[in-house]
Amino acid sequence: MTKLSVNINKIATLRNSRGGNVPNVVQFAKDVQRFGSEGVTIHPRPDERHIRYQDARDLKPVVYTEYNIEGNPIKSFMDLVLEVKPTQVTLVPDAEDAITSNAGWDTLKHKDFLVDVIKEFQQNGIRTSIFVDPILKQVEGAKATGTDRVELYTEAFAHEYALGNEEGVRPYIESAKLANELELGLNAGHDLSLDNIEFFKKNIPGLLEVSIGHALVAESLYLGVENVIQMYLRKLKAHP
Ligand SMILES: CC(=O)[C@@H](O)[C@H](O)COP(=O)(O)O
Ligand SMILES: NCC(=O)COP(=O)(O)O
Repeated sequence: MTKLSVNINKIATLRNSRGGNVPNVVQFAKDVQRFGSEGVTIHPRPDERHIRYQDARDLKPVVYTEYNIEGNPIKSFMDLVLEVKPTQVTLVPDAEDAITSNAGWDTLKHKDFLVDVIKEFQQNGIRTSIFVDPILKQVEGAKATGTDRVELYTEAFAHEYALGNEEGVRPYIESAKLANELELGLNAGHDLSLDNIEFFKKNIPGLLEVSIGHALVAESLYLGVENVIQMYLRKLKAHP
């Protein structure tokens, strides 16, 4: 079974663009779970441009499904995760100024660092996942860090699939098979969407969880806009 975890960063982006609390990130997390989401993902960045550290704390009491916090394990992030104690922490090697995540870990080069960080989270009862490119030696390197899971960085797959190249899934199949053999749990995310998710899922063995945010929020706008316009029109025309 593959779980869907909804990444709510973009809801915070919209909120922050106006100040105030609309849309309400905590209410949105409650609602996505009510609608069937099996997890909530956030990715607080050091500049807090979307999810703020306080959001991570405020979400803790309402996320009753899997709570996944992603980020680069700098000290402030580690302190936050150890305080909030989500179900899972996903370690992502983002530069501070990255617009969005753009690469997985070099699990060989950063092995010692990852081993220490992963141990600390696991000792506090938090499952760990590390973000990796679909490269066999990086998956093998991830296993050597002691992590519970890896998250395959799916941007390259999504890009190739959108161009009509189904072969782009091949490295992900090979990486998934290796992760399964090594008994590493398998997650995936980045640029997954209604267009590509079924093809990805059907090809990837042992996929435990996908986290989806950007496309899911955009699709919700497209699929909801007709309904909302009709609702406005009904209200405007109710008193001619
Ligand atoms: C690790 C990953 O792929 C996602 O967390 C993605 O980075 C979302 O972050 P942004 O919403 O800041 O783009
Ligand atoms: N881990 C990936 C994630 O949380 C969402 O990525 P995206 O769907 O916003 O690209």
